[in-house]
Formats: sequence, C-alpha cells, structure tokens
Amino acid sequence: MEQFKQAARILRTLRENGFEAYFVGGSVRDYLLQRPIGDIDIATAALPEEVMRLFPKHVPVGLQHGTVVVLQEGIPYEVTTFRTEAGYEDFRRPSEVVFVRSLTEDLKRRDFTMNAIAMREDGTIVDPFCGRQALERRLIETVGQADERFQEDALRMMRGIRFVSTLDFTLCPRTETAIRTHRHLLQHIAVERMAVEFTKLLLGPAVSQALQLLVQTKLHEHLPLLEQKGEELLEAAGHNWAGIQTETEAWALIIWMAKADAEDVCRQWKLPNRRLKEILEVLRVLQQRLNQPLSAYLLYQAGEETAMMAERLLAAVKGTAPDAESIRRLYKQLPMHSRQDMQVTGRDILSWSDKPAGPWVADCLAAAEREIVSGSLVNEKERIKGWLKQCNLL
Ligand SMILES: Nc1ccn([C@@H]2O[C@H](COP(=O)(O)OP(=O)(O)OP(=O)(O)O)[C@@H](O)[C@H]2O)c(=O)n1
Ligand SMILES: [Mg+2]
Repeated sequence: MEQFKQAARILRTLRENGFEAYFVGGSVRDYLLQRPIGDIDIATAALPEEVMRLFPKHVPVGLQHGTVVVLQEGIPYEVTTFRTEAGYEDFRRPSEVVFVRSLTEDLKRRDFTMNAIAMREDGTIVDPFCGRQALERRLIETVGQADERFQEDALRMMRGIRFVSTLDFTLCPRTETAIRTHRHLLQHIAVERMAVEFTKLLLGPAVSQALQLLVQTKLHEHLPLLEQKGEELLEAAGHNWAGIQTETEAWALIIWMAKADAEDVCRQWKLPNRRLKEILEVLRVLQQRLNQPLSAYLLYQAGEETAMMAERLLAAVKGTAPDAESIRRLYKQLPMHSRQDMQVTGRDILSWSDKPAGPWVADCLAAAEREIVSGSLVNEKERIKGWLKQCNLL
C-alpha cells in the first residue's frame, strides 16, 4: 500500500480539480492478490491537456492514446484519460481513441475482468465487471464478449495464457474457446509485443500449464519458429521449470526443447543480440555438461554466472536438483579467474625466445592458462617459463 500512498497525491489533485481519478490495471489486481505490485497506472476523466496543466512535471509520451506520464518524486505514473477505442484496424491497438468521461466506459474496453477493477485513493473499489469474483475463483475471463476483446487487440490472447503462467489461474472455457477461434489474428501483432508476453509466460510458476494451453488452443501455430513444434512444447511442459530463473535460461530451454536454431529464434523474435550471445554461451556449456562433469576449465571459460545458468538448465532437462553451492565453491577455488590474473604476458614469452612474434605466442598463453586453471601448473613466472620450455613451446 505504501506505493499507492505516494501515488494517491496525484488522484487527490485530480479530484480536487473536479476530475474523477482511479488506480487501474495490473497494480490494483496485484494489490488485491497481495502480490508485489508493478507500475501504478491511473485513469482519469481529465483530458491530457488538463493533466499536463495540473502536473508541470510530466512527459507527454502517448498523447494520441491519452497518456501523460506524471513524475512525482522521480517516480513515473502513467495517467490516461478514460477512453474507449474506436476504429480498430488490423486487430492491433487502435489508431484512434475516443475520450469518454465515464469510468465504466473505460473499464469496459479492458482485456480481462481481473484487470478492469478501479480503486480510489482510500482503497474503495469500483468493480462493475465482477473482477474480484474472478480473482477469488482464480479465473481469467474477458470483459464482455471474448470475440470482441480479441478482435480489438489480438495480443490479449497471449496475455491470457501468460497470466495462466504468472498467476497460476485458469482460463474460463469461453475465453479459451475464443482463443482457439481467433488464434490466427495473432499474425497481425508485432513480434516484439509477443516476445514480451512469451518471456513472462516462460518465467511464470505455472509455465507447464501455459505451454499446454498454447498447444491446446493451437495459438502456438502463430509463434515464430514454434508453429510446428506442438509435440516439443508439450514435452517441454513436462519438464521441471521451477529452477529456471533468468530470461536467458528460459529462452535457452525452449530453444533446446524445440530443437530450434538459437540464431533463427532470436532473429525472428527480435530479441536483442546480447540475449542471443548469452543463449549461445549457455547452450554450449549445457551441451558439454550433458556428457561430462563440470571441469575447472569449463567453469573458468564459462564464468560463474553462465555455469550457474547451465546447471539450472541441466537440472530442468535431467530432472535433477541443481547444485549451486558446489559450483560457487569450485569457482572460488579456481587458481585464477581471468587472463589478467596470469603471471606472464605475451611480452614475457617473446623475451624468453628467439622466435619472432606470431600466433605461437597466443598459443603458448592459452596452453599455460589451461594448465594453470586445471591445477597442474603453478601460476608463477618461473614455473610457467619452465613448463613452456619443457613442452618445447618456446
Ligand atoms: N492488450 C491490453 C493491454 C492492457 N490492457 C489494460 O491495461 C492495463 C495495464 O496494462 P499492462 O501494464 O500492459 O498489463 P498489466 O495487466 O498491468 O500486467 P503487468 O502486471 O504484467 O504489467 C491492463 O491491466 C488492462 O486493464 C488491455 O486491456 N489490453
Ligand atoms: Mg502493468
């Protein structure tokens, strides 16, 4: 409630100036579920110009949609004028919004009843679509006709299944049927928006149910590179995802299970390059770990964090318990953690030999590095020199 108290000042200012204003959306839902709340969204009868006039510290981020970001003590709040959406085009978010002065009109065009609850600053609730009842029953049901809601914004179908995963709720049968019927509309949705929902889905506590639902509703037929992976997704649903912690692990696991190409997946889903790099790295370590125990050298190369991620993936794939503690211990005990820790440089090696500079220097460094990390060579200048000589590498 502490977060709402801060934001309540915005509601009060609006109300004192004659405009209705409420907390709405995910923060109210999560508050009622006693879950940690994310961003606080505010809906008001005030028009964007009126909001901007009342709050000098603002950012006009989405004026065409009626949204003004109001900054208060450095925290941004999205303040959106009550609106209903007219002129839907291409089953995406509307190109045109119509501002209305009634809260109910606004709530009526929201996706699910649990997301269509409004709260005043004193904690009283306005809930014309019985969202609280849905929360009690742990049910995801659309506001009004599911067909209309999904035609307005087809991403809502993904959101529905994402909430199954993150909240461990059930889709009400009408909503599930409507997803099956309208699944093809997903093709109109920008892949970036789908990726946001899919990532949240993969990281939710009920990811197995959600993956099964994706296949049952055939919504997976419209997910890039997973269109024909129903069997694999169902198999993935059978694994234990409980240990999976990061976005990289989640994507790596689904790519692994779908026997898909990581680069293709990241390109088609427009995931950032940084993510692809991490996925490739963690899959490489996983591949090795499937056949061999974690060696000091593999741990050194991978780094602690990647090795940890691979360990959790291995646990999910094999159904074993991840052993974070021994990895942490092994990592601490490594004789060195990076090239910088090595007691010789390329310059040293050159000075010990008559040979001209060339790729052989890097080979020497790499060979000594592997030997040190594996514990068979002490990381001291003279020892390293002796070892290189002994191996005829100088
Ligand atoms: N396609 C969408 C997206 C959002 N909303 C409405 O806008 C609110 C805020 O949207 P958003 O922040 O994207 O989702 P949340 O429901 O808040 O979920 P999260 O907790 O993940 O932010 C939702 O609760 C819902 O009322 C909607 O009706 N249709
Ligand atoms: Mg939100």
